[in-house]
Amino acid sequence: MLGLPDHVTACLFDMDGVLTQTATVHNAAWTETFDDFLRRRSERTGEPFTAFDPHSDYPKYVDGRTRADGVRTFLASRGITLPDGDPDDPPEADTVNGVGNRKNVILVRRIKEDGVAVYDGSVDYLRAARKAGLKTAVVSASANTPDILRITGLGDLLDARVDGNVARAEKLPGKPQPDTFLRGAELLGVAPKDAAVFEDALAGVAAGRAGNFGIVIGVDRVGGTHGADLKTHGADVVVRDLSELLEGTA
Ligand SMILES: O=P(O)(O)OC[C@H]1O[C@@H](O)[C@H](O)[C@@H](O)[C@@H]1O
Repeated sequence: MLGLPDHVTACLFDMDGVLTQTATVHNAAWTETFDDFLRRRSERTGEPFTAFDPHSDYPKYVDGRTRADGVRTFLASRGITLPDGDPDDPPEADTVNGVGNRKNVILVRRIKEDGVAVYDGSVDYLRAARKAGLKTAVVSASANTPDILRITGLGDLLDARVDGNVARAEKLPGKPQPDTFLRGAELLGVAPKDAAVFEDALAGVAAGRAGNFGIVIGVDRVGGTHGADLKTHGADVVVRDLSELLEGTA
């Protein structure tokens, strides 16, 4: 049913890039933030400037991870370590949290100006899943999840939410660790083996694999090698859009 094994009774959806067309907005905001950071650093140190690559750096180091983990993981790939600072650091601070908060200012401005688009195939899938009696949750690294759900109205189609705020409050490690998905399954009252994970990020499918969920559906919105990379990192099946699962073409 719905492209899932028969024993699956719950669906755990990532948000950015799976339910909403916001992965590209995050990527653009990170690119602007990191390029500015790296350019200023290069002017200060005399080291050559190498831009953030939205096609390779984003999926490898940032996509699916919490804001702070994204900063740490990408900067580590360039041999740069910053002090963590404090989550309330101002956007000007050259700390992990400061850089993350700088990116958030850009992200929030873009969302305010352009709004948020959903994937129609995902909304159809959510409706079909609920009609079939499956439970649904969103499991996102983003602390902006409540706003995005409100803007899009998607909250009405979800039984539970585990997001960046919940993870911080409950001290849950983010993706690629499985803990946020495991918490989602727990909130829905199902065992991980009876839940399906839907993810577009490499860190996300890795989290699904690590949690031994019933099935991990990789969602490839970008093409190129991403579909194959999703499989290597833990996806059992890869689709371009959830409508393929409704049509039985996956
Ligand atoms: O900064 P936010 O909104 O808390 O989002 C955290 C992360 O959320 C993930 O869903 C995105 O893939 C990342 O790009 C983003 O950095």
